Amino acid sequence: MVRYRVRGGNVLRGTAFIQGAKNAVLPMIGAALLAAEGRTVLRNVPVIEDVRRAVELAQAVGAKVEFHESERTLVIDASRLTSPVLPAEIARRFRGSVLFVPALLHRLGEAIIEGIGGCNLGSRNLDFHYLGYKRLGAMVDEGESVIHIKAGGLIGAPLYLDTPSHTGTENLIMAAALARGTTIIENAALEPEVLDVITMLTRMGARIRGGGTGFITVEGVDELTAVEHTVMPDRLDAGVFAMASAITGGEVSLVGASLEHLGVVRWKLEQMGVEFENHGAVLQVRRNRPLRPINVITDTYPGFATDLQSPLMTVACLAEGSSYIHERIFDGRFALAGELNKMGANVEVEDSRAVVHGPTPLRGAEVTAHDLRSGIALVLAGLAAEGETTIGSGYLIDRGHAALAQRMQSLGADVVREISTSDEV
Ligand SMILES: CC(=O)N[C@H]1[C@@H](OP(=O)(O)OP(=O)(O)OC[C@H]2O[C@@H](n3ccc(=O)[nH]c3=O)[C@H](O)[C@@H]2O)O[C@H](CO)[C@@H](O)[C@@H]1O
Ligand SMILES: C=C(OP(=O)(O)O)C(=O)O
Repeated sequence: MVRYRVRGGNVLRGTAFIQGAKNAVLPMIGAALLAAEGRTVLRNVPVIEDVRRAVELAQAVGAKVEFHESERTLVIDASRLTSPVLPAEIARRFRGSVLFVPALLHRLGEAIIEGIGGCNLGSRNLDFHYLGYKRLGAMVDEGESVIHIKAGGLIGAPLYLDTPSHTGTENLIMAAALARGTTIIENAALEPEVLDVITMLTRMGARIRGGGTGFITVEGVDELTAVEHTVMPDRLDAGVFAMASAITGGEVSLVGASLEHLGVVRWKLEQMGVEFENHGAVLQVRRNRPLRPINVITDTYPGFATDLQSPLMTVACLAEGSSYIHERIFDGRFALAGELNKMGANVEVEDSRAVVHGPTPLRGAEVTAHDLRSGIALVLAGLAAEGETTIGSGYLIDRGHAALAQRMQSLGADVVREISTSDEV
């Protein structure tokens, strides 16, 4: 019942603080549950709904978790896990629930998954995860609504992924970390978040080689210990704030953003006319010429991040000419086009390709977030639109962006988060 209200036309200027990475902290919470003794401390934790759900899920399986939100710090004591069940009412609300499975297998010998959520982006299979667990010696029973995985001690094995799945790689590394013997994972994901998780696991005592090469070797160890770790900055949050600055023709300092992690996104935005400059540890973003159109093909890292494809579609609506977007990771990630068209955009979609005919002046409208990134893309559209835009299903935005309205307001944007009385989520 959350909605965002945006009044467009303000030029964004000032400093934005980039949050810790959602897609790194969720596997780290799963990793913390692998430690049978001591308390794990995670710092720079984003205060987002997905983390709140992960805390509830960790508590549901028996861990003691304190989320000190004002300190952006999680303290996790997983010395006693009591239940292998990932209950539907929590697990269905976020994708990260899938990352609790390795700890449950190692600590309790089984995991019972009553549901897995996450953004609705078309098919989101988990076959690589299940096949990997099976090759490590687990039994996987895929029931209609409940998945039951049992393991009486995992044993290292050669594994591969058909495509470099992000959470698939993290899960198989965690499963292999406490398995007996050596596991090799071929075609592993290269995302910076995966490397940050490997860094944390290595500090915990895991023996992992080859992170970032696509070919990972894990020598199983007997136990992992609780550690303190600072979560890397969220490159998707940084990309969104960079695009917000670009869309309004403003200039914003991003504290905590890494240009290196933005990768291809940086080059594409530069081609569109956005300027980036590192001022020491602060990333300066500005745009003071008209936006040019762009061609984008999404891919696994280091390719263009699919999660930034939606906000980029909004930016493309304002570019002078037609932009072409080819979505190669998810088969249902274009619901945004219909919403942008309600605001006056001209986006044509055919299968996995979209053509954005710019520039089209955007006007405020009542629109709906279909997933986290389409939600934030509509907030960006609202910043550029004439009049007021209301974005329903705002919980989806809260899943992944911390204190969005406050951070936008501090840059001069007119963005308000409201609790509505309608039935939407
Ligand atoms: C919590 C988290 O980290 N979420 C991110 C993660 O999701 P997630 O880890 O779910 O994404 P994957 O990399 O696993 O999925 C990518 C593609 O591979 C397919 N696939 C995946 C696994 C599998 O076993 N079988 C299979 O066919 C999926 O259907 C999808 O089409 O990476 C995505 C791609 O960068 C991001 O958009 C998400 O923000
Ligand atoms: C797809 C996303 O998240 P999740 O995998 O958590 O649904 C996202 O962050 O855009």
